[in-house]
Amino acid sequence: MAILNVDLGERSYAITISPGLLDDPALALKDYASKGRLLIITDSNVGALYAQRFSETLGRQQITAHILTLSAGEETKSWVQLEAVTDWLIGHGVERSESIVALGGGVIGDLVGLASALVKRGCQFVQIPTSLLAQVDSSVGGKTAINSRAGKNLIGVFHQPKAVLIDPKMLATLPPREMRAGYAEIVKYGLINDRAFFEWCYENGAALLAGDHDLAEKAIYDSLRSKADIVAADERETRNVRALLNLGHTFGHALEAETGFSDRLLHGEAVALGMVLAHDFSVEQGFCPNANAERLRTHFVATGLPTTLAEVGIAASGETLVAHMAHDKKMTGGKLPFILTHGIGEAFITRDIAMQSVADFLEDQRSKAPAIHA
Ligand SMILES: NC(=O)c1ccc[n+]([C@@H]2O[C@H](COP(=O)([O-])OP(=O)(O)OC[C@H]3O[C@@H](n4cnc5c(N)ncnc54)[C@H](O)[C@@H]3O)[C@@H](O)[C@H]2O)c1
Ligand SMILES: O=C(O)C(=O)C[C@@H](O)[C@H](O)[C@H](O)COP(=O)(O)O
Ligand SMILES: [Zn+2]
Repeated sequence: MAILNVDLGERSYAITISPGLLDDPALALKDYASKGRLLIITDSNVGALYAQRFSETLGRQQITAHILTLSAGEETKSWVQLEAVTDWLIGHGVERSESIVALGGGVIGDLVGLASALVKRGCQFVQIPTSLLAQVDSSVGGKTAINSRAGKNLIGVFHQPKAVLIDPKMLATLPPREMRAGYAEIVKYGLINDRAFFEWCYENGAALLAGDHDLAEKAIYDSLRSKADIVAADERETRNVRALLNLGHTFGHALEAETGFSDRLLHGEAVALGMVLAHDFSVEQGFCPNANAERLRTHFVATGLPTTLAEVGIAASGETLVAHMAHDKKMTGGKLPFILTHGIGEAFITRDIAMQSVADFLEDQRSKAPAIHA
């Protein structure tokens, strides 16, 4: 078992990483089950796999599980589902002192976090992330949101969880495509500020994706240690630090908007391609040696992540993609900061990029042939 702390003064909390934790949820959750019950929100895939086992174990500890199951997928980060969750919580007479449980991937975590922040002006919540992406990224840091028609995560608040409980054994049931999507966010930490961690990924990524649990556990720990440090330094993305976690996301969110926030392109896939684009654009702007961008591309091709627009079926013009970026939350005074890089492990934030140069760059990307995966 490993424990990390997210150091945020009175909003500090612990992240527990413990294989097998789900088999003894009462041990981890008893502190949160005031009133002898837990209000748990999950999705259809996770619910089908784990809800019964979870409530039986809780039942043995005299804790009643009340479970709301939502449709799986990005479309669930919507006003309609937010209303469904808030109605359900209010219908169950939720009290602020209770901890609402988000059991699922980043979609459930983001949605339930937002609902918890809104109901009765703020209830506590606990994250039990079940996807690789949620275990290495979305469960920590307190960004909660739903999507709006115009863009990704546009309706949301910062609301930190009370605790994050991670059972890496749950990854055994995660489909390979979802494992790869989560892996992209792991590589992100290396690309931001830790070249040695990127090289570790380069050597071990394929084995991790093939199901090596020890490698996954190490990657979860290292990723969250990195994220916890960044969040502690800049909780609300106001100090030019946390925005680094957005590497690949300015491009990636535009690609998700273009594909309608659907399973045509998963968030992690969009981030993978977005990070390749951020590196290639950095090369074009003279910031980054081409060999670094090529090394990233080689690694993503080898691990089955997308590296070209053609592979993910995006034929939109550069102007169209840049128009999606106009909704980015980082926009200040009409200017959009970009997360670019001087090389692997050397990401930086710049406000000096002309949108026309981004549009021209993306226009050129349309003609790139898809990469051939092994
Ligand atoms: N708040 C943040 O800081 C943050 C960070 C990164 C991503 N996100 C958000 O997270 C979302 C993506 O998260 P995600 O990739 O977890 O997507 P997701 O929640 O849709 O989960 C991916 C899929 O895996 C299934 N699943 C989850 N755990 C499983 C398990 N153990 N076994 C079998 N199936 C399982 C889900 O049902 C779903 O079909 C996006 O909306 C993204 O914007 C938020
Ligand atoms: O925690 C953060 O900060 C991140 O940027 C993590 C990202 O992986 C995540 O996708 C986040 O939701 C994006 O944030 P947004 O502010 O661009 O919506
Ligand atoms: Zn992300």
